[in-house]
Amino acid sequence: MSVYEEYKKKLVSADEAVKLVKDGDWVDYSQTCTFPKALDAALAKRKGEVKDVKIRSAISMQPIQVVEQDPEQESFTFNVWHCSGLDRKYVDQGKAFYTPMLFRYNGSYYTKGYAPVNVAMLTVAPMDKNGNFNFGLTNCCMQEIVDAADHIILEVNETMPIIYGLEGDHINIKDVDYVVENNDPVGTAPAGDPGEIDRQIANQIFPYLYDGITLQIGIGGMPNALGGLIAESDLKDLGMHTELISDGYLKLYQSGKLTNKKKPINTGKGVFSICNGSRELYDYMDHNFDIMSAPMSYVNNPGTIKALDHFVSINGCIKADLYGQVCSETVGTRHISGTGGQLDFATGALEAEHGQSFLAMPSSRVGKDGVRVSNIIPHFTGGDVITTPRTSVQYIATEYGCVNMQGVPTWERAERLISVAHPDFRDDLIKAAEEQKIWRASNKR
Ligand SMILES: CC(=O)SCCNC(=O)CCNC(=O)[C@H](O)C(C)(C)COP(=O)(O)OP(=O)(O)OC[C@H]1O[C@@H](n2cnc3c(N)ncnc32)[C@H](O)[C@@H]1OP(=O)(O)O
Ligand SMILES: CCCC(=O)O
Repeated sequence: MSVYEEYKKKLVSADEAVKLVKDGDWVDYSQTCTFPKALDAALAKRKGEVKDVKIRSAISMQPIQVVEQDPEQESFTFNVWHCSGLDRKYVDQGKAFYTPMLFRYNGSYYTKGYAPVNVAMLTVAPMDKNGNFNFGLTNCCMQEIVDAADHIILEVNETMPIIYGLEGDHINIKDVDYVVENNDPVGTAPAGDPGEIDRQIANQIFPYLYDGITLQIGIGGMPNALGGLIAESDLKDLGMHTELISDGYLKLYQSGKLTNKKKPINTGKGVFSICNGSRELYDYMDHNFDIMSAPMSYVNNPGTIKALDHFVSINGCIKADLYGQVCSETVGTRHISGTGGQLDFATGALEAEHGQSFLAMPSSRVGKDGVRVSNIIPHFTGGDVITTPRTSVQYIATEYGCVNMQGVPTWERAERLISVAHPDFRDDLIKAAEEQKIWRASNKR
């Protein structure tokens, strides 16, 4: 049988394909752009008919029908490895649950059997002449998901770009149960505009950058502002090694800053594992030999990052305490995002010979009640989750500066952190440091 005949034999409607799902099953939707929109809608129609079906996904870019159509969770429980704004809303409403993870280990949760998969549902690019479907914008742990799955359903979508991968970038028609077709455009997440504080923080980090470094930058206003600064600067021959590629990198490619030629490994290739951006970014990445997808177990592995000797990691955080501990995923018990790759990159940057890692946040925040609150606090309380422990934190950046936490005692950490706190809070933070016995007698007041 030719691959085309096999395709035709396996091609069914989404409603037909989702009949594979049984009571009690774990269904995996993969992550971000490979979310299977038609299959999700078809599965949601089985509300009331199936029981205790658990769905696993991450970084949702469009409404999830098993959540929207079953808010009482009569049939479906939705679980996420990492929250987008939409997932955060679902978690706030008790309609989704976060699964703690380190991105570098994400694939291993499947291979070790901790994250079982009865049915995998994945969006892929159209089949080639060899019967292969490219995973496109998500490499992540797609291989581990399909290897763990009892059944595999592909949702073929012509708008999924073809991305060349190191490995784990495709699946063959012989290995799948069903194929469905759906050409609704894959989800997009255009970059937000940076605010004034984002620009000020970016300005504090920029002087630490130099020609030939390899960059990992997160998403959000500050990374965008930094991307803009780099694009307009004299910096040259930068490299990209990131778990998540977003529009900030498009700016860097378009301005000729990213040549990747100084990278000691994957030379000439900008490496990523998942994607979240605009259609313009996806079109740029399509069939682009300058860009390579790779599994999260490779990209986020501190051993890989170590080999990129001039590696610079820049990510966002929510709060830091005077001990230098960092929370980036909750506000008290409110879940915000996830550990994601933050700890992986902070660890890898410390391993790299000339590595630098920056965790950035505004020094304070004005709440809905109009009251300004410091993001540098005496100590964590009330449910905040420590994303990066103090031993793994290097630079903490605010609009007032960047301070290094490595190799210095508690009193010096406190002193440095207070120097980048919002001026309104510095005196109270000094008093707290004294009470916590992390302020030495001769420290400046
Ligand atoms: C995506 C990447 O960064 S990939 C790289 C590695 N991964 C990580 O670093 C993961 C951890 N980091 C992150 O998830 C992000 O960098 C964050 C959440 C720390 C910051 O991301 P941003 O997009 O700048 O967050 P943003 O300012 O929009 O805040 C997100 C939410 O947290 C809330 N929030 C943020 N800080 C605070 C605070 N100090 N107090 C109360 N709420 C807060 C915001 O109100 C918002 O909630 P909303 O959507 O209900 O309005
Ligand atoms: C949004 C990508 C996941 C992460 O924050 O690491």
